[in-house]
Amino acid sequence: MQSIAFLKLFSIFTKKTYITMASKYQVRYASSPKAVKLYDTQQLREEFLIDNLMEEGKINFTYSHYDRYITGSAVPLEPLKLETIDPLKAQYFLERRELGIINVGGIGIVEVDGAIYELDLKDALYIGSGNKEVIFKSNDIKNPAKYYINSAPAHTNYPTKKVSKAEANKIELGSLETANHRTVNQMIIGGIVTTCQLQMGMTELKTGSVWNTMPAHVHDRRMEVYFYLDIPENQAVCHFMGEPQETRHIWMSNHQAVISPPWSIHSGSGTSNYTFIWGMAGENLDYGDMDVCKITDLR
Ligand SMILES: O=C(O)C(=O)C[C@H](O)C(=O)CO
Ligand SMILES: [Zn+2]
Repeated sequence: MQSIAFLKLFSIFTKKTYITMASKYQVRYASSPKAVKLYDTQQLREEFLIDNLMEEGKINFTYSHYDRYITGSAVPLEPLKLETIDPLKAQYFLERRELGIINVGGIGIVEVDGAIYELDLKDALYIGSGNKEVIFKSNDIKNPAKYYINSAPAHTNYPTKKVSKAEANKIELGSLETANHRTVNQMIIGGIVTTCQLQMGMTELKTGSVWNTMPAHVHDRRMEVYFYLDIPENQAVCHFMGEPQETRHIWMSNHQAVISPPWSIHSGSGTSNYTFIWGMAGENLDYGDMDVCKITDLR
């Protein structure tokens, strides 16, 4: 009990919200599986749930110390400029970083050092490091663009590239019989886009299927973030995390994201079908490098 009280107190002091001109950011430190074993519901949510996304007129970021991965969103009612944030200690956001964007709202334009990319619903954009000015715009503020953003440290510049959903690598997984029939759309991935360490894509569950990433897996070489969307009103997704024999759950609403440490499974079951965007970075760019867990061994 004493250690739980200590961890609660610790998290109050470690979770901070900072505000820059147009963007807000939070910093989350990494937690060991031993510490997480003792977390209660509130602490789990404070450390891993990202619930400030898609705020109208704002850019919001969460900087995680797992692989220094940033998760965020931009919802422009008027043009929003990507500004650097203090933890980067950089002149501009992409000085040593690369960025992936998937639009989950109305049509919009992302301007990258003067070049214009129009993003429709579920189009992706990769922006390489070294680009100084990124501006997010909506074509119609009554139906604004909703840019979901992931970013990882980058050692070199690779070309900026748009990837539409039609151009994604499509992988069909699961079946209706096991309630996990889904299409994985690999979008920002080797073969389509060259990146330093970022990979992103979008998985859509078929009607009647509710389980994502089952059988579950871990990949100790990469952390991952899941962002849930297309969850119908009054429905929810129960996201599972933790070591395979020590799992915990976090109930997720539409447009919330959850951080998965490298040692954790990341899988979910919904009260209806839904979509999620996955993004990851770390030691390698090998999507298939994962240790799959036997379903009956999960605890
Ligand atoms: O439904 C799935 O299975 C996924 O989409 C898995 C993710 O792509 C993933 O976790 C990649 O590591
Ligand atoms: Zn994974």
